[in-house]
Amino acid sequence: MSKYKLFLLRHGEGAWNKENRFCSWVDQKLSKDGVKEAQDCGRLLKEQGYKFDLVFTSILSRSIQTAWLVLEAMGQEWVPVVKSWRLNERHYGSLIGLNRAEMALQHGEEKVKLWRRSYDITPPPIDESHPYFLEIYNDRRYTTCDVPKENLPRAESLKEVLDRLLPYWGSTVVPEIRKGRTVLISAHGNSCRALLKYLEGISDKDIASVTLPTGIPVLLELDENLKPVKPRQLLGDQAKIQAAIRKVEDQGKAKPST
Ligand SMILES: O=C(OP(=O)(O)O)[C@H](O)COP(=O)(O)O
Repeated sequence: MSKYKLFLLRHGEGAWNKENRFCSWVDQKLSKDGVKEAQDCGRLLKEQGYKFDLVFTSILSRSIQTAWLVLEAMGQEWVPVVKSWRLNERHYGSLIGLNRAEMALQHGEEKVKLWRRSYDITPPPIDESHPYFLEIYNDRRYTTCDVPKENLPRAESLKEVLDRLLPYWGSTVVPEIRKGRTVLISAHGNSCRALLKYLEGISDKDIASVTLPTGIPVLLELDENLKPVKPRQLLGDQAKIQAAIRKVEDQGKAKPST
């Protein structure tokens, strides 16, 4: 029997989603379309009568901005928003900033698919020579984490995302859900995929075919043990959602940048 409702949300489209670049820990804001996606998401949730008690976000602006826009559109701006680096997007290492379609031209679509969707393959790590290294590691937000800056990741597989997310899920999110609070997690494509893998018991192989489009809320209905009692529901126009999923999958197809 369904006891709890949990909502996962990949933020609205960010500037680098539009440019088809691996964004990851670079702090891009939402694009104009991304702002609209977040507002539409909030309007839909309001129309369907949902009410949140607590929102969790990463410490990247695009997930925080999405949470704010959703709450504003729902008229629930007062709802507390709690942030942690443990909900950040997967750290894409040295791939950060690169264009997926160009990478597919250079390395082949299969390789890019492995980098993007395999469960336990870690991309090459970022180092000091990378153009975004200082922007990321000199950012003050990373002095606020519950691990020293030197121990923050330099690249992560999806498995490593789950490893750093699960302690936070268990210690901070689960107790709130168990108190009966309706929680929204406004995060990222891969931090949400990692959590979905865990909650739904998806195999290492099958998680490769789970794709989340931006700005579409995912509703999970959970039993008293926080196990899903029915398949996840992506809320909204199903034809549009399928088209958005295909668009994310096609980002890894080889194409010279224009
Ligand atoms: O920053 C990213 O995801 P996000 O837009 O959900 O924050 C990643 O670049 C997503 O890339 P992927 O869809 O190739 O895993």
